[in-house]
This record gives sequence, C-alpha cells and structure tokens, in this order.
Amino acid sequence: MVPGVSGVSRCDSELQSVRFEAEMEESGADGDGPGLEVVLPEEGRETPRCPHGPTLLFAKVCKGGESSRRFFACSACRDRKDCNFFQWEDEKVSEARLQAREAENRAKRPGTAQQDSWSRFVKFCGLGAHEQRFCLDCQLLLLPAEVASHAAHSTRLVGAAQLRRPSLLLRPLDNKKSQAQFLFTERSARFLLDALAARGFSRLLCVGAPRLQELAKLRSQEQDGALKSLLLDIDSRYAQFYRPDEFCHYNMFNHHFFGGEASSGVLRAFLAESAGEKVVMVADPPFGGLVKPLASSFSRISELWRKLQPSDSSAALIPMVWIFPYFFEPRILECLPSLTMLDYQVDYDNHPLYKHGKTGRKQSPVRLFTNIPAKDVVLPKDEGYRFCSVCERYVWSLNKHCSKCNLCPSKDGREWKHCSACERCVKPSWRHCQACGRCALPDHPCGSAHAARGCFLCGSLQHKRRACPASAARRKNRFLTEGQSVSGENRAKAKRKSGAARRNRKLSLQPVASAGS
Ligand SMILES: C[S@@+](CC[C@H](N)C(=O)[O-])C[C@H]1O[C@@H](n2cnc3c(N)ncnc32)[C@H](O)[C@@H]1O
Ligand SMILES: [Zn+2]
Ligand SMILES: [Zn+2]
Ligand SMILES: [Zn+2]
Ligand SMILES: [Zn+2]
Ligand SMILES: [Zn+2]
Ligand SMILES: [Zn+2]
Repeated sequence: MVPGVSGVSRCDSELQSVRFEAEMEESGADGDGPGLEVVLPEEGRETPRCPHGPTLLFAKVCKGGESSRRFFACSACRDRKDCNFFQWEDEKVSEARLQAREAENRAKRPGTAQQDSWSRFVKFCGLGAHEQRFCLDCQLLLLPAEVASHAAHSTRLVGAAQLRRPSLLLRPLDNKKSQAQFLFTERSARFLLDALAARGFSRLLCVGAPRLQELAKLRSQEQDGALKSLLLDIDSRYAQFYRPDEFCHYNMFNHHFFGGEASSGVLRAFLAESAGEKVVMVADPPFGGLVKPLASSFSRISELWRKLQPSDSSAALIPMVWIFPYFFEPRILECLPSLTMLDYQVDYDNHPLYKHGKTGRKQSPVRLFTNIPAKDVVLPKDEGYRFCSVCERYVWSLNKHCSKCNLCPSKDGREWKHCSACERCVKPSWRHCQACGRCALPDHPCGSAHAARGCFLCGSLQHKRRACPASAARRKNRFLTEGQSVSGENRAKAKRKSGAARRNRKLSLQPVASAGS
C-alpha cells in the first residue's frame, strides 16, 4: 500500500494570511474583532473524530460577546478538499451515520504502520544501486516488485546521500500551488543545532521540523550518536525513511498519534530515556494561527515529560523553541507566559519572500519563542546581532535600546522610534496623530470608528477584546478560546446561516494576534 500523504492543508492560506497579517500590522490594526474561535473542551470531554483525530469545536463570536451555534470541524485541514468534516455541536447523529463515519475514518487513515515502512526501507537499502527507484508522482521508494505498476510515472534513481536527506528528495507539500512546507535554510538549521548543543541538549524532539531532524541525524552520525532525535509530523511520507523510534505520524493541533498507543509510546520512551540527558523540543508549526490548540498540545507533551523526570523537577514546561511569526507574540505569551521571543530571524529555503539579509518588509517575520534564558541563546554577531546588557539578551542590529522605555523595542527588525506623547516606541512609519491621540500610519482613517475602536465585545475604549471582563468570564467557564479561520462549504454554510458569510470571508485572512505594538 502506498503511504498516503495525509492532508496538510493549513499552509496554503498561511502564506496569504501571514502576508495579510503583516499588512494589518503595518496599518496598526490589532486583530480584535468578530471572528471564529476554537473552543478547547474541558479535559475528558470527547469530540467527534475525523480522519485527523478529534475535531475542534468552533464558535463565531458576535458583537456583544454572544457566540453563535457552535460546530465541530477538522483540527488540521483548512481546505474542504482535504477534510470536509462538519457537525453542529448540538446535532443528533444517527447510528448509521456514525458507523459510516467510522468506516471513512478507517479508510482514510494511512495504512502503512511505521514498522512496515521501516522494513521496506531496510529492504530498499539492500538493493543494488540500479534498483533503488523513487516514484516522483507517488513520492514513494519502490521495491522491485512494485516498479511495473509505476511504469507510467516519473521515477528516479536515488542513492545513499538522497536517502539521508528526505527533505531534499520529497516535494515540499503545498496546496493551491503555493509553497507551504517551509524548510529551514542550512543557516537557520545549523544555528538551531549549534545553539541547542551549546546549551547541552542531546535529545531533540522535532515537532513539524523534518529538515531539522534529518540534519540532527546527520550530525549525530558524525559524532558517534551523541545527538538523538524524534520527529513528530503529519507528513507521513517521512515514515519511509525512519526507524519506528525516529518518527511518529502526529497531529500537533490535537495531540493525536495516528499510530495509536504504539506511537504515543514512542514519544513516552523518548522522553523517559532522557532522564540524565537534556531534552529540548523544537516546533515549527504551520503559521495558521491556532495558537491555543498548539499551546495545549505542547503543554501535554510537557506534562508527559515532567512526569518522567526525577521528582525534584519543578519546571512546568519542557525546554522548548516554538518557531512562529513575531506578531503572534501576545497570543503565545498569553498561553505560555514562560516563553520569551528572541530577535533571531528564521528563514526558509523555499519561501518566496522571507530570506536572510533582506531588509524592511522582506525580512523574515519568523522568530523563536523559548523558555531557555534569552541571555544564553547567543545570536551570531557576524549576522548583525549584538548583546544588550540592559535587556540581557541578544538583539538585531537595528533594535536600538530606548532609555525611556528601558528596552530594545523593535519586533519587526526595523528601527523603532520613541514617541513622547504615546510614551512608547513605535514603528518608523508611524506618526503621532493629534486627533486620534496615538501614533498611526500617516494615511490612517483619522478620527473614524476604526481609529478609535474599542473593545469589540463591550464597546469600551479602555481595553480590547482579549482584556475584556466579559471575555474573562467566558474563559472562566473553563473553555479556552482562540481566533481561527475556517473554510469549506459546510463551514461557509454555517457562516451564512449566522448571516455573516461575507464578513467572515474577510476574516479568514484576519490576524488572530495583535501587532504587538
Ligand atoms: C512550516 S513547516 C516547518 C518545517 C521546518 N521548517 C523544517 O525545515 O524542518 C511545517 C511542518 O509542520 C508539519 N505539519 C503541518 N500540519 C501539521 C499538523 N497538523 N500536525 C503535525 N505536523 C504538521 C508539516 O508537514 C511541516 O513539516
Ligand atoms: Zn480532518
Ligand atoms: Zn508512482
Ligand atoms: Zn535593550
Ligand atoms: Zn521608547
Ligand atoms: Zn504617538
Ligand atoms: Zn488620526
């Protein structure tokens, strides 16, 4: 059976959404407003399942804090083509439909167990050089008996070097033709590995970071296996290249292991063996904005790690590096307050925009969020980073320390300037507007409702939605909420029913994080 490439669809709209967020951020919009929210249920409450594991519960937040009829949808796929699961929260589902759904979930579950993939790989490695064929159409290493059935496909010979670099061999996942599976440049991957090795970490848990895993493995082979790594990723093509203890087919939006107990046991064993060895998690999720479900999964990994540590361990979170755009900083810190954002700009080989060395808008917006003390993560001087002894962290060259704010204020890599009226540093393109009483872009809609916009829920100008007491009360209800965009016919139906389809289409590109300014 051909290992399926299970739906990784969040990424295509990510590029759009990241661009849009950058624009929104530039315009000073803060991302508060009406939107779809993910509601993480109380522990123990089961949600219906799609082929990608437990679904998430979505609610549309309306003005006044009311939320509309809630529905379940796929946690991993944004595109209906990849997963069209839809169910109203209060919908009664017939036994027949439940059974049909079960059958569909089973059928769509990738059929190749990790162990089978590994024995195929061992067989493949034992073949002669002229027999080692990879099918480009099916993205599959072919055993001799399978070659005939791929005769009409494009295939190529692969050697040991390619087998060690699956991220170069496999086509980066995309959908709607935009590049989606953004792979680290050698510069960024090498920096991460060096920085973590310098802190004494010898076990690397790569969540959604296949290239980091393969470079860690190569490095380990050069260093007598000193570095151990485990990859958790939804892209099951990687199963072809790794031992069962090196890869788990995993959904990071709901902490779901497609391989069941056997697979979650691999993570447990990896974390358990780490007693005495320092383990670090590096996660590079798609930039879609599901911060709270991600934080929840990372917290569950942390919980497992903590239980396996010697009893004197009091750390709440596993040492981690969460790689995400800087404008998600408020959202990430709201969920995991022990993380700090570092100035290091992560760049990607196959990203059309964000390349190292560019300036202004072309700089990568992707940063590291970590609970490793910032002063211990040495950012490379030759790339333009320096140490700020007041802030006790390494910062980007243009991030100048402001003595009035007493910090290095820049988030986006540009040099920010202090506004004495606002009593804070702002982006270089902003000007202080007397009418609005705050800094904004020169062409902002001055004095309009937009400029003076207060809390979306209660209308107060004193706070934004996230700080609204109404919103806090909702959270007290032991639900976590999260801005999220959803697409798909069924979901669009839900929006139309609530009379907001047009507005929400706009919202599907709306930032869920504030600009951090
Ligand atoms: C932005 S790419 C990061 C790749 C990383 N920069 C590297 O070079 O190793 C996102 C990764 O997350 C994976 N991914 C996407 N959705 C996922 C999900 N729901 N659960 C787990 N992994 C997912 C993708 O397959 C991809 O490998
Ligand atoms: Zn699904
Ligand atoms: Zn094929
Ligand atoms: Zn400083
Ligand atoms: Zn300042
Ligand atoms: Zn100002
Ligand atoms: Zn104004």
